[in-house]
Amino acid sequence: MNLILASASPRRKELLASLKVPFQIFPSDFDESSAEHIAINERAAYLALNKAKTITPRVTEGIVIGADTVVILDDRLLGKPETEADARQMLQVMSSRSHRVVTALALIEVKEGKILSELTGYEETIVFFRELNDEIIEWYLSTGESYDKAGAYGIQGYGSLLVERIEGDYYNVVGLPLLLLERLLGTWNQSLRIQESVR
Ligand SMILES: Cc1cn([C@H]2C[C@H](O)[C@@H](COP(=O)(O)OP(=O)(O)OP(=O)(O)O)O2)c(=O)[nH]c1=O
Repeated sequence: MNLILASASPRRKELLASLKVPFQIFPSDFDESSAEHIAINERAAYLALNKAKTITPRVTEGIVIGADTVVILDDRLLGKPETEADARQMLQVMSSRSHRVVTALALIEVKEGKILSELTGYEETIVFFRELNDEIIEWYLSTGESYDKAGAYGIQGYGSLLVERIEGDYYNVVGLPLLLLERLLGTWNQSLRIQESVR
């Protein structure tokens, strides 16, 4: 199985690499701002599929994986903050509350340069934040961790000190729900479980 991850995200790369499964990386240059007309609940799936689609012309054989993570609070989408003020505002509204993190995956199977089939799925995790006072928010902003992350935090880093608990898949919050990926691959009789000899 030739797996191609259509992502520039170092987190996604690390999560997939943790299973020792061989894969290639072709980062997608799909313009995410072109999705603003898509309904919030469909946004992640739309972006994941389009990220994968931009890569398929470069692939002759294999399964292309696109992914997108969105953070939703009160039916509002919290994107990647552009400025420190943006990040501060997001963290302030997330204080003492829960929000939803949705990661969509899109798989495209390519054979002899042609698209055979497509699959999409998504996973949702509810993240409960502790109370964030000004001191914690300013400390978190000083770590610089907010910037390339939806919702202005990373649960896998300093952001772990902002999170009280989660309901659902942790890996989904980081950006790649591995069990969902395994299940989607399973519908094509493929798996992330590699043989002992390769481990
Ligand atoms: C909520 C949260 C998000 N994130 C990250 C996951 C994603 O990388 C990012 C959301 O942006 P995405 O647009 O999903 O991904 P990306 O731009 O980083 O990479 P690519 O489009 O090339 O695949 O936020 C964390 O790392 N930790 C978290 O706790």
